[in-house]
Amino acid sequence: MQDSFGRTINYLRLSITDRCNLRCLYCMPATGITSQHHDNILRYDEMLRIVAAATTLGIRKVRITGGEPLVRKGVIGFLEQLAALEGIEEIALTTNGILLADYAEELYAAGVKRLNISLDSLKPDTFSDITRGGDLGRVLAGIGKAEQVGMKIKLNLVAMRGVNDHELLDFAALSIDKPWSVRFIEYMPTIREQQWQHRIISGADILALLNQHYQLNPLTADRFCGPARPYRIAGAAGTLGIITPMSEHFCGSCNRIRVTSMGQAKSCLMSNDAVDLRPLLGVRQQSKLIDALKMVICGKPEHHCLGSDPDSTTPFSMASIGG
Ligand SMILES: Nc1nc2c(ncn2[C@@H]2O[C@H](COP(=O)(O)OP(=O)(O)OP(=O)(O)O)[C@@H](O)[C@H]2O)c(=O)[nH]1
Ligand SMILES: C[S@@+](CC[C@H](N)C(=O)[O-])C[C@H]1O[C@@H](n2cnc3c(N)ncnc32)[C@H](O)[C@@H]1O
Ligand code: SF4
Ligand code: SF4
Repeated sequence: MQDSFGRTINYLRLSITDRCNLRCLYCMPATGITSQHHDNILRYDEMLRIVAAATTLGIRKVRITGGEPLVRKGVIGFLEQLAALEGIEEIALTTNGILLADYAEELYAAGVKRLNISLDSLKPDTFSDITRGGDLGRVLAGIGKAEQVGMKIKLNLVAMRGVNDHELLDFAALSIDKPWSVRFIEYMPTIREQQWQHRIISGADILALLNQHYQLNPLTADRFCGPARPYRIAGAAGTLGIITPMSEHFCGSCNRIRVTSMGQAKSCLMSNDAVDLRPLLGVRQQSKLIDALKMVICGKPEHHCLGSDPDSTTPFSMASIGG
């Protein structure tokens, strides 16, 4: 279905948990984040009902996210049921990779052929600092396993001045031998940490740095690029992508809505508005559920204003929505 600005909405980002086994400094404040009680989190059958309703409006791709989606029990069985829903053409998952070595095989068998893995440093100490205690070795083992089972891999790194900016070239170099898509994401000030302006490295600056060291060839964006502008280092097996939600937002081609693990449907990541789907999840309420999702799509804003007017968005943790 089209929204009121003529954008076709065919992609649902579904967060299945707000819990996470990491505490990334750009995603969560150091303290004050408490997980929701289990009773407040949608059951899998309720999530399936929402996705089934969304398919009647043209949703064809579902990305499972979180919190960390792999910490939720029963995730594989849920994915199998999701893959069996009529109308769903693609299921993807975004993960921090900590539990990936255990799950890669089952994920692939359940229908997840594409994986986005968040990895913000290739140095164990820096990785541990960014994630507040995470073990880089586990993520690398997870990536190795995902590769072995045949998954298509995208690596997401949030570029942050003074944190991992000295590693950007190392990340780019990964794409030379590996058929991965390595994506550089502009930091978004969602938790409004102090001096967030200082953290942001613009996509243009990232590109300028990469161009100084490599011959980058722009590629034509295809349906698998999502919000990233794609490039390839001459002769490389993989690609690079620049995602610029702040300096050059991609809202004009936005194709997505979101549903949080608490059943809040959001038309835009940065919008404070949400529609509570929980009262509409009864077996006989599918038409009401569809109407509510229609309303969400129709109410989608033209673009976010986080760069020009940070106060237009109340601070939030991406883990509560799914990024
Ligand atoms: N502002 C904004 N940022 C987004 C949006 N979707 C994803 N992002 C950010 O882009 C980064 C990559 O997100 P992913 O979960 O890998 O999803 P994606 O890039 O849409 O994935 P593909 O389906 O592979 O294109 C994360 O930092 C997200 O928070 C969006 O709609 N708006
Ligand atoms: C909220 S996480 C959920 C999935 C999983 N836990 C993970 O980290 O991949 C989804 C995405 O949001 C991104 N993200 C979180 N906070 C961000 C921020 N402030 N700026 C840019 N991206 C952010 C993460 O890097 C990750 O790629
Ligand atoms: S970015 Fe992902 S892994 Fe990091 S704290 Fe947020 S939800 Fe957890
Ligand atoms: S900020 Fe909102 S409108 Fe812009 S791309 Fe993200 S979800 Fe879409």
